[in-house]
Amino acid sequence: MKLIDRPEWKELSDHWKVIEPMHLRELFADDEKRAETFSMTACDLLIDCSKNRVTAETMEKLAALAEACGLRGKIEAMFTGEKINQTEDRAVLHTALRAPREAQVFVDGEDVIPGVHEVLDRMEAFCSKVRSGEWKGYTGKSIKNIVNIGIGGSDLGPVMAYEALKPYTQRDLKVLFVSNVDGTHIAEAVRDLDAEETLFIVASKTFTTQETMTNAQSAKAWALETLKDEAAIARHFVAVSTNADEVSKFGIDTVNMFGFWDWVGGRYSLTSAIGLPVMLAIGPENFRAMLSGYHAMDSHFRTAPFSENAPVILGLLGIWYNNFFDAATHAILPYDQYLSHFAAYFQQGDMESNGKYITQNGERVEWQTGPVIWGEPGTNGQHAFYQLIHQGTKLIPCDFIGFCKSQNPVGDHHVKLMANFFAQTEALAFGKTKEALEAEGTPSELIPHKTFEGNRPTNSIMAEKLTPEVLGQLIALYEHKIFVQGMIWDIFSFDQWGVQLGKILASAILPELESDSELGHDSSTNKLIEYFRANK
Ligand SMILES: O=P(O)(O)OC[C@H]1O[C@](O)(CO)[C@@H](O)[C@@H]1O
Repeated sequence: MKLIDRPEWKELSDHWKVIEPMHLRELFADDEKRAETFSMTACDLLIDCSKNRVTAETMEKLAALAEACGLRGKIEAMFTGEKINQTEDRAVLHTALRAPREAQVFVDGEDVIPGVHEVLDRMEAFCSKVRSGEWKGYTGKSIKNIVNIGIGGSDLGPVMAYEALKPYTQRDLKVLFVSNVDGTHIAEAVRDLDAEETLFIVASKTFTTQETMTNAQSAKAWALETLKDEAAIARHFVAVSTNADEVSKFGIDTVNMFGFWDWVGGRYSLTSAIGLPVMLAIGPENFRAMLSGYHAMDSHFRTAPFSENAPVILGLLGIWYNNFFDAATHAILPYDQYLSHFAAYFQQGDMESNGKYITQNGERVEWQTGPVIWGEPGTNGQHAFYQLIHQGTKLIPCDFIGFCKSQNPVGDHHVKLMANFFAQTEALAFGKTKEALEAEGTPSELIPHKTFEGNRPTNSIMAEKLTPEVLGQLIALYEHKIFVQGMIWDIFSFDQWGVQLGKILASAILPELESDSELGHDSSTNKLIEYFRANK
């Protein structure tokens, strides 16, 4: 049945008319225990959803929609390796990447868990050698610099996790990331490096991605300028890929290749061998701790009743705002500098997954799907775009993420940071009334400008400290939230056909930029190419 024809959807539409005029001020005034009722603990996370424009009835109706859409069965289908990525005929098993050794998960009759752990063990052995200095470069020097070359899912996750877990990194090992095909990225990355002490990881699921292969070829040329001998490549280049043939063709010995599988989507691949630069930086033990955090959240998602299931609840709240309040965007606002890349990571995670307008049956959707995801760490965001969140005309649901303990307890920085977190969610929910301004003696002409309507919804997600386990839990929380929404919107969350057209057109345009051939595009594209040709 079409999503919007479901009785549960219609009930939510009617219910929205009741809730929309209500203010969070009233909802809190009416229920002393609201914070308790609408917050939960999931693994090591405290998730407070009480500052949302919902009642207990709203949550029941949203859960009923999830049930009606068969969410429970769809969760099981994913965890048990059914080929739910139908347009690519693949299972979706990133959860198997962090399952314990004794687990069993079958794809086409084969248990994938032994293979997962074999790769993890090889990664561990390799990382230990590099970290200890036992792995030598071609001229006998130990490795001091790691350069990960990848893009999209083969870059954003490692960058994000490396930044997030910096306090756990081995500081004498420099880790750099190159993704953009813009030559500036690789040129700046290697500028001060010594090739004799540098190891490149070429990370690409397909090993055909234009950006990555171009950067990898340039890295090889740069390394050979110093190392001279092709035989040096084996000591300075390793690959992470599902494509052994292309890895060999590039000149990397497949002994130095860490594999993964077609059932790992690029944007869900951080816990596969794509995490190699992270393991090199933080060490195998911390990497495995991160995996156990992921696994804890996976188990919570798979087993908790919907009323206590954090990814389900966050997913349903997102649907409530996206589909009933017409909120077009969702902000992720971490109050932790180490999570500076968290929103960027989930831009791909969410928008590449749920940015789809075709249903699983191949029809045009008649409802909104994935929101625009954006955000920056607090308090920088406060001094940039929070004005619009507080007083703009758009409703922007926000996730605030923060920790009780700082990794860098310098003076009173942390209490100041967290005071801002709490103050912002309070201000967004409750605003500031005309009456309060009058009582303060505010000049009447300024009252409209200084009034805050409030009623801006937020989720607050907290943990004691940003450890590897907690990071794993947070990432899995968002991954599964995306799944919940995609399943309810009835779209295929695990393909990404929308990125193909631009790639194909770029391949056609590339030779045109290097010749004077006649151009057959629209007048705008022709003009831009002509301008480039004339001035390059
Ligand atoms: O790992 P690969 O195959 O180089 O792909 C990189 C990225 O390109 C995409 O296919 C499209 O951007 C992503 O899904 C993927 O993460």
